[in-house]
Amino acid sequence: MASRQRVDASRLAAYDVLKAVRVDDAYANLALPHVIAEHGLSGRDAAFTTELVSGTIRWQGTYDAIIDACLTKPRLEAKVRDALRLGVHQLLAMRVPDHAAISSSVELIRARVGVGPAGLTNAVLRKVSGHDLDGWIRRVAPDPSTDPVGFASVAHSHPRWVVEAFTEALGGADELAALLAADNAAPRVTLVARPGQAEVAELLAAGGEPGRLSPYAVTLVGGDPSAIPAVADGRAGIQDEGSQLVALTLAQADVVGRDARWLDVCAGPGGKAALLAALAAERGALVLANERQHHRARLVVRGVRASSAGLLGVVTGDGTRPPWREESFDRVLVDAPCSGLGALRRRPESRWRRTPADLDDLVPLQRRLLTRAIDAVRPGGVVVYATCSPVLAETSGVVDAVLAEREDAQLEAVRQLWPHRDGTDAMFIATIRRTHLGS
Ligand SMILES: C[S@@+](CC[C@H](N)C(=O)[O-])C[C@H]1O[C@@H](n2cnc3c(N)ncnc32)[C@H](O)[C@@H]1O
Repeated sequence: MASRQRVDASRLAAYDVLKAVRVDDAYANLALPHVIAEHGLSGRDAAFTTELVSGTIRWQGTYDAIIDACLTKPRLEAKVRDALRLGVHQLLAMRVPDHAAISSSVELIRARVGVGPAGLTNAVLRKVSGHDLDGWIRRVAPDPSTDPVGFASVAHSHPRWVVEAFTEALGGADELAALLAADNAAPRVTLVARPGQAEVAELLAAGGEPGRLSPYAVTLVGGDPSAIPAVADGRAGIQDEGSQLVALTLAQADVVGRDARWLDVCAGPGGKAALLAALAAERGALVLANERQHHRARLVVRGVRASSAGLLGVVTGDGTRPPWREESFDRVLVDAPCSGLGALRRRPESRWRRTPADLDDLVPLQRRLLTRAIDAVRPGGVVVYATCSPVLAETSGVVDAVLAEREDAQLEAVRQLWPHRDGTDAMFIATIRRTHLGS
């Protein structure tokens, strides 16, 4: 048995976040700051907890295969599994000495679950410490020559159906390992300097590097973004470059004639609406930001607080039964509700929560939203349809199905961004032009 030591607050906090994710469907990135504050952690301890939680959730699929291989009985209580996963992450992916990872996990089990599973925890983690991560993957993953999807699923900790959907979206398996690996690396924080409100130089001075795709992007090397004055007062924001490109694609598409009224159909929580309103203000146009959920519409109001010059208003409404008149906008964005499987770098738990059945609800909604968005734009205007998912059913599947039913709209451009190629979330961006009937 491992020697007794007191379990530290940073591991208790990590366990509590995993529990909140499992039991309350919490998002780890939202639960973390609360739990870290509750335990009074800061600095290195807070960073330790953050890495322990994020890494454990990302690698959960791989770790479960390893844990299962070390069990003599197949059943394991969920709370014991949570503690074991944390222990495995410390053993295989963090620079924690084996004895500390094992004994602190045993103490964590005693503190949060009880003495019963302490022996099992000790035995499993001792076995796990016998090999490194690559050694375990060789032992527990299927043979890649006979089951490449199964191998990728275990080796890169993604559900099998997600591996299949990504392979299809990539058009083959050549880049699959690079994509799955990119999903497992924590992204750096990217900021947006909203034009007319903040200067890129201001953010660079705070210790950032220029973005690669958006002229308004600055990637932070470290530090707390909310401590930067431009971020604190809403002139700049935290926004992935892929999301910036969605707004830029809408703003930069050619529109002949009137260019005064823009619509963001699915605006909550408001990151793209804020950039759109800043871009609109530069040319005297106005953005109407719509969101179905009232509490998310309130987040939009807060998010666009520095962009009022380009804002027509924020409304709560259902984009499938819109309150606005047809053909009344010049540019329309549909940033559709989607599976979110393109943002796994920052939402590590989504891969385990989502199921193929989610698409049965999402795809019909996405089609209705896009159809109504095309109705809302005037002939000659543009609609951008975007998802933070590369899954074909939600991306070109939706666009193709909607356009097949319309003679008054045509596809102009499609862009699929990828974490491993572009360093962004896997955003899908389709530009559609409303034409005159039959033209
Ligand atoms: C991907 S998020 C939008 C993100 C947002 N554009 C941003 O940049 O912050 C999709 C949003 O669509 C909203 N939504 C879902 N169904 C809707 C509907 N029928 N009409 C309008 N909004 C809807 C969701 O509540 C969610 O806030």
